[in-house]
Amino acid sequence: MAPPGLHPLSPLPPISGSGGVRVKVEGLSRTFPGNIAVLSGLDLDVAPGSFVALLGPSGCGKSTLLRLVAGLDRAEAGHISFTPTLERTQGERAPIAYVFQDAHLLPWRSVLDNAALPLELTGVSKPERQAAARAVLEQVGLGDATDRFPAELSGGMRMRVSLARALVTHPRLLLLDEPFAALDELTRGRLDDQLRALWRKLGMTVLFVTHSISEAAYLAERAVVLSRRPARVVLDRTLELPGERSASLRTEASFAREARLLNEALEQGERW
Ligand SMILES: Nc1ncnc2c1ncn2[C@@H]1O[C@H](COP(=O)(O)OP(=O)(O)OP(=O)(O)O)[C@@H](O)[C@H]1O
Repeated sequence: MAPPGLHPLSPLPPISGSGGVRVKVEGLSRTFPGNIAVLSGLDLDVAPGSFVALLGPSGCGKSTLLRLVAGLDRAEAGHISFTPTLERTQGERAPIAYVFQDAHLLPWRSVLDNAALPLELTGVSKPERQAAARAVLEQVGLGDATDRFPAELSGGMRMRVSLARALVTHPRLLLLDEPFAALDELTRGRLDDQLRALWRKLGMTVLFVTHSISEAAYLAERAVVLSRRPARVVLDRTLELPGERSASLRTEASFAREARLLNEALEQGERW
């Protein structure tokens, strides 16, 4: 049985999946002042509904890439396209959602109101947004914490509110930048399981940045290892692991093999 505050995925009200988008990055270049070339002609093609882990040395440009994909920054050269095109259609409010390492919750708002925020910002009525937030909070195992405030939550619970807030818009692309890095290993492992279960249920495309080789191998279908900057692709690998994953996978030879390959690529990327 899961300890208090860390429930397994609830079978309660499903939120409908909106499917994923294909993300195609072509010849992407980004140089920061001081002639810091972070990306230089990067190509990456992410299939709709896939779960891709991005690994690479610190400072190689992983967050920069996510920010560019999210439209939070502009590249000097290159192109990012989404198929189908990420336009807001009726009932689809924010096709891209971004989760950071810090949960960034508003301390004066309840869990429910934090999770409902993206819908409030786009003018969704209170009953409708609260119902949507409740459903997604159930999905992340926080159905009984809707009236609590961020200060009353553990770090893992705060991250789950952050995840719920990202999912409340039914995004077609979910970008996660080391979302569980600050958590203890047990909590992190449980959140990895929840995230993977949500992805399998909802089918959005996921780009997940992590420094953890075992987290990447456990979560993703495909891992892309980048070199130090300017980031180039050292390894682009579809992981030979089962779709159904549980903690015991981490002790299996197939998992150890994938982890070793990722580790070797990371070491190679440091030398490039
Ligand atoms: N706005 C900015 N202005 C100047 N330099 C920047 C800016 N944003 C990022 N950089 C630099 O670009 C490089 C890549 O940063 P980025 O955050 O993308 O790396 P990262 O791979 O995500 O690193 P980490 O794994 O340590 O989080 C770093 O050298 C960073 O200092």
